Amino acid sequence: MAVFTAVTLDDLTLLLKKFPLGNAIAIRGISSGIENSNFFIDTERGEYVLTIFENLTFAQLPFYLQLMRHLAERGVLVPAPVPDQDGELVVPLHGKPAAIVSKLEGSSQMAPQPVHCAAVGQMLAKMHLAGRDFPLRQPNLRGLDWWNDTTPLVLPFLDQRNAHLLRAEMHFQTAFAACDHYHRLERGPVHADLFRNNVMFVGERLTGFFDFYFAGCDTWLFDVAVTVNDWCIDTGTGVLDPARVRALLDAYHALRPFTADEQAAWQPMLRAAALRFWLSRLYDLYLPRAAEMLTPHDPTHFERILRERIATPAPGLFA
Ligand SMILES: Nc1ncnc2c1ncn2[C@@H]1O[C@H](COP(=O)(O)OP(=O)(O)OP(=O)(O)O)[C@@H](O)[C@H]1O
Ligand SMILES: N[C@@H](CCO)C(=O)O
Repeated sequence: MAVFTAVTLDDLTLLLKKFPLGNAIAIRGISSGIENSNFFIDTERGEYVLTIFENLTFAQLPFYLQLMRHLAERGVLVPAPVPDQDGELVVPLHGKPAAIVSKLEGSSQMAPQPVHCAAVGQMLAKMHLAGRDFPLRQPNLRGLDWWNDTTPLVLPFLDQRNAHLLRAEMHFQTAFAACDHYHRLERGPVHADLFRNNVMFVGERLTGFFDFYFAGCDTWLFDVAVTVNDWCIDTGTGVLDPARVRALLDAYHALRPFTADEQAAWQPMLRAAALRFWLSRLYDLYLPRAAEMLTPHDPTHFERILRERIATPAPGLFA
């Protein structure tokens, strides 16, 4: 269940007085999701999604919502935030920040084929290019600094084998982040959490990326690695499927060619992307926030992926 803050039709009627969406017709809580309270809302102008942000503050939200608006205006398929009559994208509702965005058609493709991976790779490249002139800056808040802060917090909970893996990988990633290749990588706003459940499809047609609330400025290659580590794997083993990897990378490369520095950084970056989610899942499992109500995701999935990326080189970014 993912409605932490209840919203009635009367609440919505009152809220919509400030939006150019006509009258409220219906509101329905969305059961998936673990971060926010989400609702499908029917208005006289059509269907939208209302989100109440349970953890992010008013100060943090403009980066995400303005990024979505910026991308939507440039033809990237993402939910478009709806401004209220004062031009505000974030408004208070029951004392928390809330936003209304357009509803994407379709559903998540949880068993992707190469054709879906190609569509994701192409839209990801389009998104990176469209983000180049986005003026706001916010670092990836789940980047190296956060890994450094989080590692000592989770280490006491790990057995010796995993503690060794975590220490060794942090050492490796710290050296990687200091190398010349890394500093020459292309950067900009990235989604940073583009898993299968954050993309909509109707059949083979991609209808949008959503859930931008881990977005930040980081290397484009990190975004590609996060995406490949989820879309192109056998979920039981974490092993990459070469056909899906090729489809995703080739479609990306056709629109935004990878550089030689990116090719050199690719294997360590796949490890970095695995480490990031191993750490966040360990953190959520062992140090849950007071307000957290749902079962955390399984960290061993990303421990497996990390070990697999260390053991087996992935297909290259390009031939
Ligand atoms: N713009 C949208 N269009 C269509 N459906 C949406 C949209 N935004 C959210 N949803 C639906 O709401 C569900 C929950 O949204 P979302 O994943 O953003 O929630 P969350 O609580 O931030 O989740 P999590 O952090 O667990 O991924 C999605 O799985 C999707 O079905
Ligand atoms: N995609 C993250 C959850 C945060 O959205 C994970 O699978 O750990």
